[in-house]
Amino acid sequence: MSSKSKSRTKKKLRQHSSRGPITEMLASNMCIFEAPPFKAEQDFPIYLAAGYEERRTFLKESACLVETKPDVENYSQSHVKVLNKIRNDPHLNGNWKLLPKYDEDVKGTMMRILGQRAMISQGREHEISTCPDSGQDVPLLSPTYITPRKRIRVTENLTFNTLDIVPVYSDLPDEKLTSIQIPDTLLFEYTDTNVLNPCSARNIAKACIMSQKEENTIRCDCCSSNPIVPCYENENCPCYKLNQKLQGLQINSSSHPPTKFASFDPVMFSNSNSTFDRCIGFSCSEACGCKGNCTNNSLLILNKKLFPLEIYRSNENVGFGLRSSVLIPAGTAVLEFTGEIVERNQLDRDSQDYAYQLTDKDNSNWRRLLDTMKFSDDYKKFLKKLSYEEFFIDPKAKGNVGRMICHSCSPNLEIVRVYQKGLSPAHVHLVFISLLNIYPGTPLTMDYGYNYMKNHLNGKCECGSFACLNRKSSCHTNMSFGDFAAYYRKLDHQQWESWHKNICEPLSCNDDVVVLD
Ligand SMILES: C[S@@+](CC[C@H](N)C(=O)[O-])C[C@H]1O[C@@H](n2cnc3c(N)ncnc32)[C@H](O)[C@@H]1O
Repeated sequence: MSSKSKSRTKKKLRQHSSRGPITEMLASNMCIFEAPPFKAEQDFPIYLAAGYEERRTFLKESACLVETKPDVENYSQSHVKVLNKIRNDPHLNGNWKLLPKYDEDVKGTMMRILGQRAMISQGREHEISTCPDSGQDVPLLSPTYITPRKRIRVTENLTFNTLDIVPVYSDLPDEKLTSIQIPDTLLFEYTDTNVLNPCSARNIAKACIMSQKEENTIRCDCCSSNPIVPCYENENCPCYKLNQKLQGLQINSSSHPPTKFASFDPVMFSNSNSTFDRCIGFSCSEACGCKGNCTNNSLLILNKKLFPLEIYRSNENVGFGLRSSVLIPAGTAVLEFTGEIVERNQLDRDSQDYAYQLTDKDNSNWRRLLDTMKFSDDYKKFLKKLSYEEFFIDPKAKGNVGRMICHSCSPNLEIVRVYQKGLSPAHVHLVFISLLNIYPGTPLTMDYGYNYMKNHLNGKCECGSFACLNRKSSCHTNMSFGDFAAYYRKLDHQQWESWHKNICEPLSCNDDVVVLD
């Protein structure tokens, strides 16, 4: 796009802006957390203040044809960039490595859980313990999306934030630049943190105000001269103590050890039940003495925005999806699902496809936990009242890349709940954790649930995965969870070999790699 036409668009956007000055709009929303240490730049305020039609015009005018490098070249460059980012980061350097994370002890458990999760995605939860292994050999299907060499780049950066660049591509066959379709779902307002409208979500706004009182805020005073403060396993750290307490609430934690939430250790799920979304932990935050730069902050890596993400579209029915050009090791907090915090009755039909439930009104354990907290009485009473309502994150109008994650019958991400600073519904983060090593170019996916797939997608899932219920040759319907686990093990090994040979070896960055099998 020429600079002349760019400035024309900007001018148009300014003229057509129908939603009042930007400052007014921002003032009407509340952010509970400090935005990560960067902010949107460039044309963001102008874009934000414009209506959907002007935003659509803006994107149409920014769209251009681009020629891309071969995948291996692109992924190698990304890998080097991320390695350098890690090396130059005082908190990550020496504490976290960009390597497939499987130590032999946890590998078996991970694969079993993945196998069980595949059964759950298929609505075969009840068969997990009864279906015997068939030992059948199912051909491996690579989940990686091969990038076309010619693409339409809709925009270089949907976030308008130079420290978190997310380009958008459209790779639909036969699509022309001149007639490119920009759906409303791409025109949302980008936000890195959850927001709430104090007028429509009065109760949560009230909880937020009450939570700011000293006795209602959970923070630590831990400090150290090292860049990373050892809050995790420090019995004197109130945030760590609460982290342990919340871990104890995980469903089935009596029969399985709870899933742990620490900053640098991979989050390894310890059970496969379909209530993973209730998996909870508590993290230190910027309000603490450690500023969240500690071993008790499972959002630390996530806030570094390490993984270069791309929004892309290759199938008209599925729409836009998300992928990374760099390996995402198993058990990593990849990104947060952000949006507006709303009550159930504020969700309209369209939002239901995108919104994610934040709290659960049937959780009596949660109310018992609130009883044990040393909050002021009025705050405790109010939190208990709120616990009988259900809140959602609605990313339809305001959100981040999390809303682009598509459904798969063999997903590679799981969503978990992590609290920071307090225990109101506004203090929850919905965090996507990688269930396995996600190799570069693989679509990032989650399981929307068997019922969603049957009812909302009319059984016409187009995830294309080996376990897709919509697959014509449905040999997987006879597979047991052991068969699925064996499949995942083989697939990971194949992908690891290719990643190691093509990306890692040529860059000589193979120290400490755990060799699989
Ligand atoms: C949360 S959105 C995902 C982002 C969406 N693709 C977009 O372009 O905005 C969910 C919608 O994406 C589409 N979708 C996601 N996964 C799909 C799948 N496996 N098969 C078919 N459609 C899918 C459906 O239209 C669904 O209602």
